[in-house]
Amino acid sequence: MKVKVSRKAHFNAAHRLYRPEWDEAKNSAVFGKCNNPNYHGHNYDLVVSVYGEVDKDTGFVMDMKILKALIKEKIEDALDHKNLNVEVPEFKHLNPTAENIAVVIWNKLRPDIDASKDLEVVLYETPRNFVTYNGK
Ligand SMILES: Nc1nc2c(c(=O)[nH]1)N=C([C@H](O)[C@H](O)COP(=O)(O)OP(=O)(O)OP(=O)(O)O)CN2
Ligand SMILES: [Zn+2]
Repeated sequence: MKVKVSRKAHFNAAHRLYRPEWDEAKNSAVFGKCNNPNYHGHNYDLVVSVYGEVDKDTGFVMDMKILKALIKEKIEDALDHKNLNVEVPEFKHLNPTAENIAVVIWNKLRPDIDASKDLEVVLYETPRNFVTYNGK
C-alpha cells in the first residue's frame, strides 16, 4: 500500500530576476518589476511530499518528525530571510525563479529521503503562483 505524506513549510526571501549578460532594456522587457536592482521579497510557502510504501511495523511512509527537521535544516535555515542572489551559493549563477528554487530545494532534500520513495516539491511564490518539481 502506497501513500503520499506531506509537510508544509515557509520562508521569506529577497531576489532579483535578471541575466547579467543582457542589457537593462532586455532584462526589463523580460522580467519587468522582478528585475528591480534593489531586489524585492516573497513569502514562499513550500509543500514537500514523500510517496511510498507504508511500513508495516510503524505505519509510516516517513516519520514526519524527521521530515520536519530535514526541511528546517536544509531549506529554512539556508533560505529564510536571505537575499537569494547574494547570500545563497546555488543562485550565484542561477536566476532565482520559482522553477529554479523548487529544483534547488528538491536537490537539497533528495539525498536524505529513502531512495525507494518519490519526492515532490510544490513551491508557492505568491498565493496564486506556484510550481511543482518531482525530479523528472
Ligand atoms: N514562470 C515564472 N514566471 C514568473 C516568476 C517565476 O519565478 N517563474 N516570477 C515572477 C516574479 O518574481 C513574481 O512572482 C511576481 O509575479 P506576479 O505574477 O507579478 O505576482 P504579483 O506580485 O502580482 O502577485 P500575485 O499575488 O501572484 O498576483 C514573475 N513571473
Ligand atoms: Zn519575485
